[in-house]
Parts: sequence; C-alpha cells; structure tokens
Amino acid sequence: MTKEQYLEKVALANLWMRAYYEKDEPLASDEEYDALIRELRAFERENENEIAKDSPTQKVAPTIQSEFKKLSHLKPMWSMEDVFNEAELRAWVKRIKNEKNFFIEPKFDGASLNLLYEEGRLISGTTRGDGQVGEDITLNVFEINSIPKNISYKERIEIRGEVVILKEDFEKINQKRARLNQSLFANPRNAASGSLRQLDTSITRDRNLKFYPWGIGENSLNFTTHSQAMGFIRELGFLKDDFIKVCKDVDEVLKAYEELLALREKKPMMMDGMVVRVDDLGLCDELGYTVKFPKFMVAFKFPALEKTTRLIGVNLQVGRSGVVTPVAILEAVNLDGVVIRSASLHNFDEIARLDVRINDFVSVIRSGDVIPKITKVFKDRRDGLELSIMRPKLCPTCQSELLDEGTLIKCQNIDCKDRLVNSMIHFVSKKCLNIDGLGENIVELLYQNKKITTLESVFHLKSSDFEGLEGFKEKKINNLLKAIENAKECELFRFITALGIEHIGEVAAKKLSMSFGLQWHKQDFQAYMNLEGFGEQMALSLCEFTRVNRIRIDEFYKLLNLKVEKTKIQDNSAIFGKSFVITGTLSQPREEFKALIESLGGKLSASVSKKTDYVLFGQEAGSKLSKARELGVVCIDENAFNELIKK
Ligand SMILES: NC(=O)c1ccc[n+]([C@@H]2O[C@H](COP(=O)([O-])OP(=O)(O)OC[C@H]3O[C@@H](n4cnc5c(N)ncnc54)[C@H](O)[C@@H]3O)[C@@H](O)[C@H]2O)c1
Ligand SMILES: [Zn+2]
Repeated sequence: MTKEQYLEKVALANLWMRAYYEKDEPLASDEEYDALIRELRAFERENENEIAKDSPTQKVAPTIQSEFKKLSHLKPMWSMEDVFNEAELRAWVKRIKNEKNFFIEPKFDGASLNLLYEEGRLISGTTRGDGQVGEDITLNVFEINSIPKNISYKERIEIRGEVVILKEDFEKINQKRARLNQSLFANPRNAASGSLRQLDTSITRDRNLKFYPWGIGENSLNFTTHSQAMGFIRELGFLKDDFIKVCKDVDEVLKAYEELLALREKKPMMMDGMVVRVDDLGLCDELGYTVKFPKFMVAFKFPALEKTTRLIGVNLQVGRSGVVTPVAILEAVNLDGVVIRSASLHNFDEIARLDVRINDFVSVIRSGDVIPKITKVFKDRRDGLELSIMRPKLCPTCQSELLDEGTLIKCQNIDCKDRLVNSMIHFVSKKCLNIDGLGENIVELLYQNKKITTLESVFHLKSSDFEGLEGFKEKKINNLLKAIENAKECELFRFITALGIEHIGEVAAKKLSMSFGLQWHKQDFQAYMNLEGFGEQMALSLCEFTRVNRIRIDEFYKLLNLKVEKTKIQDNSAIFGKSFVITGTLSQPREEFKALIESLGGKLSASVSKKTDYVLFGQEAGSKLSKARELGVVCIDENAFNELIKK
C-alpha cells in the first residue's frame, strides 16, 4: 500500500466511523469496517512514522457532532481489542504475561452508557462519545426502567454498562419504521444507540431498553478484583446476566466461550462475543492502556450475524391467496454457519422504499428470526450497472394478468397452479387438517400427476392413485390413507382455518365454530361484526368467501364428519339471546364477564346500536355509555348485572 492509498483508506474509515457513531446509520457492515481497520494496522506496523494522527486506530471514536450538550467523563471510556480465535487469545495472554484468573461475561451488542451518581442520586447519563467527552442524554436515561435513580452507595461513582434492545423489540421497531417509511436500523446495536440518542424522551421510554453494568469509572471503592467490585455494583439494584464468572486459566476461558456461544440463539438480546479481562485490579493498573483500549481486556468475538452481500435477482412466489411475493436472491453468504441465499422482500412497496436494485450491495442480518432480512442498501457503492426491479404485470406461474392493488399484487386466476398447490399445502398442514404424510413435495407430486386437483379431491384419493409414484410402498400408502380418513373427523375450527379465508386465522375460526357451529357460513355481516374481536375487514372477507363458497362448504360436509365444540349454553337464563356491550373498567377482567354472558346464551358486540339490549358499564365508561343512554338502551352496572343473571 502506498502512503496515498493509506491516507485514502484512513479517510474512508473515518467516514464510516462517523456514519456509524454519529448517525447510527452505517455505510458498511462491521465485517467490512474491521477488514479496513486491519489493512490500516498492517500499514501502520510497517511505517510507524507515517501513522496519520486522525487514523481510526489512534482514537476511540471521532468527536461526535449532535444536538446534545457535551459532558466530560471523569475517567475516560475505551474501545476494546478484538480476538477472533484461540491463537489470538493465547497471543494476548502471552503479551500481558498473565495466565490466571480471567473475569468473563457476555459482550452484549448495544450502546455504552456512563452513569454518574452523587450522594446516591443519579446525576447524569452520557454516551461514550470520543472516550473523553460524551453526549448528555440524561433525560432519556431517566426513562430506562432498569437504571436505578437512587442507590444506597453515597460516594461519587461512575457506573458504565451496555444499553441493549431485545431482539423481538428490534424486529418490531423495524416493522413499524417500515410502515412509516423510515429507514430501518441495520442491527440492534444501532437501534439501541439510536433510541438513546434522540430528542424525544417518550421514544426512549417506549423502546423497552435494558441496562447491564460492566464497569466502573471514577470511584473510591477499595476492591482488589473486578469480580468483587462488579458484584458490589450489581447489588445496588442493577440487572445481572447469569453468565458471569472467573475462569482460573485459558482452558476454562475457552470452555466458557463455547458454552456462551451455544446460548447465543436463546439469549433475548444480541451478543457479539465474550469479554475476557484480568480480574486482579492491581495487575490491570500495571498493564494500563493504549491510545484506544485497555491492555488488560479483549473481546473474544463470535461469528458475524450481519454481513454485506449482493442482490443478484428476484424470484416471484405466488401464495395461496394469489399474492405475489418478491424474494431476493443473494450471492451466498455465511451467517454464523448458515448459508443464506435468499431473503424476503415482503412486497413491492418495500422494494420501492428500500430503493433496492439488482446488483446492489445490501446488508443482511439474522437476528431473532430464522428468516434473514435486508436492512440496508449501500447506494453509494453503485456503479451504474444496477437494474430496477419492475412491478410484474403477468403471473409468473400462469401468465394471467395480475391485479396491482398497490402494496399487494395478486394473481386472480383461481386455477393458477401455485395458488392451488399452496392452498392444498395449507389445507393439510399441521394447524389445519393435520394430515400426516402429505408434505409439500408430495402435494406437488400428486398435483403434477393430476391425482389431486381441488381441495376436495384429497378425500377421494385411493390406493391405485399412488401406483407408479416414486417412493410409495404399500405401508406408506396405507398410513397416508388412514391419516386422510382420520382428518375427516377433525374439529370444525380446523376445517375453517384450512379454507384459508383472508384475515381468518385459527383464533377467529375457533370463535366462528363456537358461536355458530356448522352454520358458520350462513351468517350475515352484522352477525360476524358482533363477534368479539372481529372487525370490518374480517366480516367483509367472510361475507365474500361464504357468498361464493356456501354450496361448496355444504358439499364438503357430506364428505366429512366434523366435530363441533359449541359452548354449552343455558337456554333458560334471563339473558338468553340478549345482546350486550361492555364498557369501562369492571372488578374482574372483561374476558370473565364475556365468558359468563356467553355461557348464559347472551351475545356480545363491540358497538352500541338500537339493537343492543344491555350495556354493562364499569368505572370510567366513556362514549359508549352516553350513546347507549341517548338510544334508550338499558344500562346496568355490575350489581344490577349480578341481579339480572340470578333471575
Ligand atoms: N459498520 C461500520 O461502519 C462500523 C464503524 C465503526 C465501528 N464499527 C464496529 O464497531 C466495533 C468497534 O466499536 P468500538 O470501538 O465501540 O468497540 P466495541 O463495541 O467492539 O467494544 C467496546 C464496547 O463494548 C461494549 N461492551 C459490551 N459489553 C461489555 C463488557 N462486558 N465489558 C466492557 N465493554 C462492553 C462497551 O460499550 C464498549 O464501549 C467493531 O465491531 C466495528 O466493526 C463498525
Ligand atoms: Zn397465476
């Protein structure tokens, strides 16, 4: 590398650092950034006199420009040296000339936070910043529940730790940001940092952040080991992870690493490695610091779960409802042992929002979910060879014209092969008719051989249909036919779920089955609307589906012998057949009143109309009660209700 190339790379690394620390919007994946830093270090080792003053290797982080007031730390904060394998860990051990008593704990992937307590009161909270000066985010810090505002220790002390976001919350926040057309957080770390470094404290409150202490700055404690000191700190009311211990030698550290790595999927927050540090504080002092990190500790990194790859194409999949879903085809990339070749793009609006094109470099992450996601498109790396992803006009399977509804694009041909096959796969799946032995591949095979053509045809399958099909021996055929026979006797709600009606999942199917039994498909809009938890979309979808399929469902019944569990209803009660609306806060959860009313043959509905018989109201009842009074509906409180049902 020439000096010029070196300086260019320093500038690029600084640009990436700024985007990462200042905007929480990385321009590269960690892997790429780390590779760049390794190149810089290699040059700097060979050319000690040429090291650029502003090289990222010479500072914890750049001085952050933001809208926050700046606050100096009493004691500096540091970055941490990485080791990636046993050899590098052992090399570090050799360098520090210490082979025993290592404190280890998870390295959560979040944002560092420095808390200052005086006289037992939380005074301020600051980000790490450039290590000397951080951003004053005290107001936001007060919104984090796991940070005690008062502690029993009265001396002045700086407590440092990691603010993390849970994986499930990360997914939820990104889903919400996608809906609001905002850029996604690339990873939970950026999300945690972004949630702390913003001016609206209510956002911080809503994000359910957690704080885990890992260190102490300014203090006048008198402990001889880090483990003792942190034990004391945690007792002041901070969160504690289970996986914290002192290992007596390097072998134990290596064992702990394997154990912690095995816990990675299970932990509710992201970990990017295990922190290993010298436990003896006297020795730590002796070892001291470089310009960038303590010499007495390292981050023993885990394999990356987020990487940069290239989008090389888009596949279109037609689901059972006809919705066409674009799936990104990626240049294969290994995320912690799993080779990723595709990622869902959800829909065409998502593609437009990300402005992702074929040949783009993208960042993919596997967080809590199994399905990898594209969180970033690196637009500044485009070279002009990118191709736009077009909204399709024709169904990729049956070539019929697609209906473009905006967010969703649908194939409307009900005989479209993919629609049929996917409907059948759903129909026989575990949550639906649960026909063991009819997996995806077999459904495809039977469809291709024209043995099943409609949902009904599954029930007409006979031994001879399997003749000549690969892999089907007598026993397998008999088992499958037996499973189909059994499925005929399944519960009604499974059958309703199996039909795959839009917006009607298992819970709604149960409700329909409980409320209307076998007549569930002969109700009107208002009857569906009156069901607890049913909204307009669901009711409309049911009306539309049953209008078209009413006779078909009756024909189905002739083939099947469905079990109906209807709520046992007391038909002689005083409220039999009466309709109720509940409003306000009652002495018991609403669910209990609902169950009681339903068991006595009463009906519940969500809104008040002239047809409502009773409004049961509790504390702080609002507009529903006033509307009921206006309409002259009988309004009763809990006491009156109890009297009524006694009759
Ligand atoms: N993608 C990019 O463009 C880009 C840019 C800059 C940095 N980065 C990434 O950031 C990382 C380097 O950042 P860094 O210098 O802030 O270091 P770091 O995040 O790797 O390590 C230091 C930090 O670890 C945290 N930490 C978590 N658990 C800890 C524990 N138990 N004890 C002590 N500290 C703990 C602390 O907040 C501390 O500040 C690298 O992974 C790098 O790839 C990426
Ligand atoms: Zn089609």
